Amino acid sequence: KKLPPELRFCEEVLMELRKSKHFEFNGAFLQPVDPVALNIPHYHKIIKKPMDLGTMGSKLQLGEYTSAKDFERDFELIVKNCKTFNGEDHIVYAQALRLQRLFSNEMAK
Ligand SMILES: Cc1ccc(Nc2c(-c3ccc(O)cc3)nc3c(C)cccn23)cc1
Repeated sequence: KKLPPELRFCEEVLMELRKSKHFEFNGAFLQPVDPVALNIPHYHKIIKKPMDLGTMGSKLQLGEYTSAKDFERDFELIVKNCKTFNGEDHIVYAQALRLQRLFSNEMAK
């Protein structure tokens, strides 16, 4: 199913964020946080609305976003969850901030 232009642009932004050339800071956000793998069984007690770049890609393809704003809200959720769970001093939150800067730059193109 063809996406409207606004969401096709979002698809391009997502493709860029997921590129392996950004491996230094996108790795933790490519797929849903795995509480078992990371040994953080309490994760879903703290984070009620998990989000990740993979899920955003699926939602895009399934037509679950109605606008770029909708898409942006889910990205902000990734960063907010990361800050809430990891805290501001954690290296993974620093990675989230680098991802957010890349996101903002790509969305502004
Ligand atoms: C004991 C402990 C403490 C912190 C973490 N954070 C963390 C997260 C994470 C990302 C987003 C998010 O909303 C929550 C957590 N992803 C990782 C990865 C990929 C490697 C190492 C740590 N990571 C893991 C285990």
